[in-house]
Amino acid sequence: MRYFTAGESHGPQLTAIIEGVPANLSLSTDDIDVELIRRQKGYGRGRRMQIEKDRVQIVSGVRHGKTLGSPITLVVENKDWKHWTSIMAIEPLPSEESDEVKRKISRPRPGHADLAGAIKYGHRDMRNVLERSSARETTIRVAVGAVAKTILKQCNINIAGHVVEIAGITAEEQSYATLDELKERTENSPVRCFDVKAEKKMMEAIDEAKNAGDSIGGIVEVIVEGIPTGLGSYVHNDRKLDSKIAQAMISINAFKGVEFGLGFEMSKLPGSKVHDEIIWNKEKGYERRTNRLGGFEGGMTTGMPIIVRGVMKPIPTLYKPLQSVDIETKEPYLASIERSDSCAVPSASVVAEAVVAIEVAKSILETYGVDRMDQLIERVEQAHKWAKEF
Ligand SMILES: Cc1cc2nc3c(=O)[nH]c(=O)nc-3n(C[C@H](O)[C@H](O)[C@H](O)COP(=O)(O)O)c2cc1C
Ligand SMILES: C=C(O[C@@H]1CC(C(=O)O)=C[C@@H](OP(=O)(O)O)[C@H]1O)C(=O)O
Repeated sequence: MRYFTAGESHGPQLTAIIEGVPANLSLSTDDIDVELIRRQKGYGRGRRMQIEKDRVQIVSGVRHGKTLGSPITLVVENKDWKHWTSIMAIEPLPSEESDEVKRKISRPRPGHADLAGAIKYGHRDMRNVLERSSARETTIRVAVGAVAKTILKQCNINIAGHVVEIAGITAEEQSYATLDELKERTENSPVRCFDVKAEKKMMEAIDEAKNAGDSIGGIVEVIVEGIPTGLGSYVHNDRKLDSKIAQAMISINAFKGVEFGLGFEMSKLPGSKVHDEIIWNKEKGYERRTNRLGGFEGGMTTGMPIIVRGVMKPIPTLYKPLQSVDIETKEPYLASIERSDSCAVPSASVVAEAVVAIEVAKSILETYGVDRMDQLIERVEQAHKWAKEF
């Protein structure tokens, strides 16, 4: 399975083409919309989220509710486009264009893609950079992730994402009986955190940052359960699944670090407190006493849940802007102020879930090389049986 996305933040629409989804998967717009709605929620977002009502159109690859095996095209409209039709016009504008349309963005925001992107592509109007570097693109990635999640669900692979930290406020309560319980508790939280005490403090921190014209970041975690042993491979560096997941996490706008299991804590601990002891019983086969490595050894899944975390830096656009330079005059100026979120960590936890789902779905499809969903379900079941009886 592979995919591309296209579309500018304030253009007419976002588009994705996904190739390699097996035939005969039940797929509806509802399966995708539910994920788009989850991404739009989340305390700390700016006014744009009140304008958008993200809903998908499936325009190819599905007939009567089932995938055909042919490329699937997904489209999500930008409702905000109607306010930007001249600014974002594809055809050259007539000469009597308004001042607003002519106004170029020439004061790059520190932390955003503006200056490096302008130098790279030779754009003197940095709108040409921000339109595509914007995390608006994560909308359509979440739509692709929803397709991946639908595939995984059929294979009894369960995935959940949640917020573990915002602005240094950490969820103390980390235990949950089942992934479904974690999901339920997280879904009801405005910051997608299931520790209610931390949730309150996180919301206060977001309010404080917003009132101060500042922004904050945090840490999200994604857990995948029901995964077969041996996805990915140690035999060549570009086949390691943990490295693909790490790349996918870092590709989310503003993500700066990633860790598995105990992650960076491992540097402080001896091997005896890091490696997961192997046990065996007749019912389940091989198991681990712990899952401190987050489900990976040698770039392969161990059969234990995948546990991956990513850190998101604070949003770069500040209502109290940092110093910058106007690229036309070279004079020092404060950076441009665009409408902005003050914290997008809760939304980003939904994006993280999507990108991990995509990598896991890609990996099972690559490993089991199938054309149809019934074959995939059977191969995944066989893989579990093989590992258990090994
Ligand atoms: C869901 C989400 C929403 C975001 N919202 C904003 C925003 O409103 N304003 C902003 O400046 N950056 C926002 N960002 C972050 C920027 O898109 C990101 O910092 C920028 O593309 C530069 O890329 P980098 O931070 O990965 O280097 C958001 C990121 C995500 C994941
Ligand atoms: C549009 C989304 O996020 C946007 C991501 C973003 C950025 O710079 O990354 C900037 C803001 O865009 P705007 O300037 O239009 O308000 C966010 O709203 C979205 O998540 O759907």
